[in-house]
Amino acid sequence: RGWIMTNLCTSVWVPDPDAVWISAQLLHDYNPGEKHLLLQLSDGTVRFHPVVSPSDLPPLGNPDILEGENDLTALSFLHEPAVLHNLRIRFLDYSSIYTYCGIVLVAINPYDQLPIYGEEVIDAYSGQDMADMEPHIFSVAEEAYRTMTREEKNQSIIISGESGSGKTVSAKFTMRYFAVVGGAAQQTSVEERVLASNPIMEAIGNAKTTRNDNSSRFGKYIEIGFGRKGNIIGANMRTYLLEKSRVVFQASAERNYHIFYQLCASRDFPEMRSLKLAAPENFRYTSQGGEMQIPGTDDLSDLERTRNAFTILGVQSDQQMELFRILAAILHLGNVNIQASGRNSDRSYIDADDGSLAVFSKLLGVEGPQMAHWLCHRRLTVGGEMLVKPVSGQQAVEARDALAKHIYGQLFTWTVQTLNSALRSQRGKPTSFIGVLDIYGFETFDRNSFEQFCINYANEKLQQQFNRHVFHLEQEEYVREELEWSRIEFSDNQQCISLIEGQLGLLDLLDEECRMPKGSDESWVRKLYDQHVSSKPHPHFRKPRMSNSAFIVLHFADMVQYECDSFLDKNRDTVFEELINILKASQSELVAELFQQQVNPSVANGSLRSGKRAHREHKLTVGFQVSDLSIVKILTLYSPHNNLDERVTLNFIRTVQGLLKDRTDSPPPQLLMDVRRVFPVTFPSSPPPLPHADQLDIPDALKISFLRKV
Ligand SMILES: Nc1ncnc2c1ncn2[C@@H]1O[C@H](COP(=O)(O)OP(=O)(O)OP(=O)(O)O)[C@@H](O)[C@H]1O
Repeated sequence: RGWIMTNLCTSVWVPDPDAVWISAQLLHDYNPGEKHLLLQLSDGTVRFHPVVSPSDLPPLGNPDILEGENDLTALSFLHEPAVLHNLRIRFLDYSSIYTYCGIVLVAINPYDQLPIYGEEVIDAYSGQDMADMEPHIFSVAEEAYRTMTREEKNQSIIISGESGSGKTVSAKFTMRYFAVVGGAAQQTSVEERVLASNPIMEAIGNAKTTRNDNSSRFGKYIEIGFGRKGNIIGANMRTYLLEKSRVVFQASAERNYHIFYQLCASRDFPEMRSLKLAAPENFRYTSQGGEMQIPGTDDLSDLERTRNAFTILGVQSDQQMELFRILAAILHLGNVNIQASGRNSDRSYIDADDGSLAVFSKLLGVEGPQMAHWLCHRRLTVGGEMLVKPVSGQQAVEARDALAKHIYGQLFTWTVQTLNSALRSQRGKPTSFIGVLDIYGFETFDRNSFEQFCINYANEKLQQQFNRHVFHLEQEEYVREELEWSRIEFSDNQQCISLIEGQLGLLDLLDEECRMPKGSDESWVRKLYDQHVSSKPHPHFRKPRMSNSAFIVLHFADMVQYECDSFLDKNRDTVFEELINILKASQSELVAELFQQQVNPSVANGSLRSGKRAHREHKLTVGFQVSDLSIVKILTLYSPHNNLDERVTLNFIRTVQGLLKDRTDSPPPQLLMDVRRVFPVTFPSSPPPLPHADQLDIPDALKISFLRKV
């Protein structure tokens, strides 16, 4: 726009290899058709800037008077250099970490304790209009609170950003704001409990990474429920995609979840002695990163904080000890020594006197020899016969690690459920709520795996939500109100999302590969090349030139190369039934409870993405988790979109049935009636015999539907 109006504004931005953008003055008027601009850069140098096409014209600088504007939308020219420059000026010259961009608040992490979060600041923002106040996280919280109370409309605050950018800290400030404005002068127990959930979730879900000493390794959505008078009366939390791989593996300079180090630090406390803990250097699962301490953090006092928070939330010390016992058992499990044997190292064994196995078994109240046996053997069904087959050392180590991850995952979910019970409103149903979503930001490391892939997929979806909300809905409103405006073109990321979740997309092909008896990471990635490079080149997919085991996705935020290694394993997330059965028979009440129910956050919470994870739990969880009622629900959800034939339906029912009801030959009559209601099809009077256990599988299409909808 500025360029067409000729050169009223003579300052421009040109790319710079070091400073990213550098400002320059135009020394001559530019006339359309000219091949060069003559510029003087801010360091005094004069140079020609080639203009082959109008797109080569550099972005125009804003008038000086707009420098440091507190709302980016007030700038005359809004582009990358203008945004970066304005944020920089505000941060350096005005010491202001917050800037509005319309309804969005941009925050820069100061990595410094600023005196801007005290109660007096909360008071100053309380009851004020966002437009009248300097940008602040409290102004966003206040806007949500006011709109909720005034219009009785539920609100949500989405906090996004790269790792270490300050999301969790911001989420905690919003929660504190609500606790103050939505509570009594003295914090009542509800607000106290809402805030107490933070140290617990940080202890079990946060870890030191190379980017952040207190990095959240899960996504969190907390809904704070308010009563009619705008007071907090309860809360509910959903969690997404806990990084379970960290329980058994940490990269250099990283740590496992804080709680493990907190427990190790307390090993000399009398009540902790029975856990047989040692310094974290002595456990495989806490020592791989090589850094056991976080400067400025005291694990022992953090454990006190965690315990106090548990007490506030009604988890009494004996139950806390049960929890700590299971966590300690995980550390001992990691030290169980698995030895390879057999002529081709195709067998494995655990010494009968393995000390770590003995402690693990004692802590969990399970049979040690049985555990040792089923870590080193697998049950197979071949031609209707049940066989027990020895497994290699490598496979036994994988089974041990899978079990450790599974126990931790169950414990995490149990804790979230316990917190939710403690946070549930005692004073009736909330009239409205404010949701705060603190979700991992876009991630790209030197080496990216399944976890980054899932995180970036989630961010791709969030970005779409953002685009739709901010651009789409806004523009629709302009049209509705017949305002004069020029349409803003925004880049939609649907293509990239379809590449990931669409038919023959990356997840679709991954799930299919997981079902192949001889599926492998390499063959999956070859199929990706075939589908998205050779047969129908996808604009958001690339094959790296130097690798046959990686693929590149062009995300909205960046281009990311993923290594395919272990995608299948992580997607399957297999734990073997025999090991689960041993835990189910545990003498410890909590252990038995964890595995009887197969608590799963995704199912309990109905989360979209972790619904996928629910399904990915070992094959049997489908059977454990899916009740007759939900089978009908799945089918109902599925039916409007697809022509489901009766063979598929029946197969599906049998599959779930076989897993659920010990393979009875025909589905219960009530279930059939319900299914008939949903699907007006005729079922054969005597269904064909049940397929073999190894053949039992949910039809692909249903699986996908199940993942997406439930
Ligand atoms: N407003 C703030 N004031 C002072 N320090 C801050 C602020 N926000 C963040 N920090 C500092 O930055 C660190 C990282 O912030 P935080 O843990 O909130 O990042 P995150 O975006 O949640 O990261 P991750 O995605 O890894 O969980 C904090 O531990 C704190 O030291």
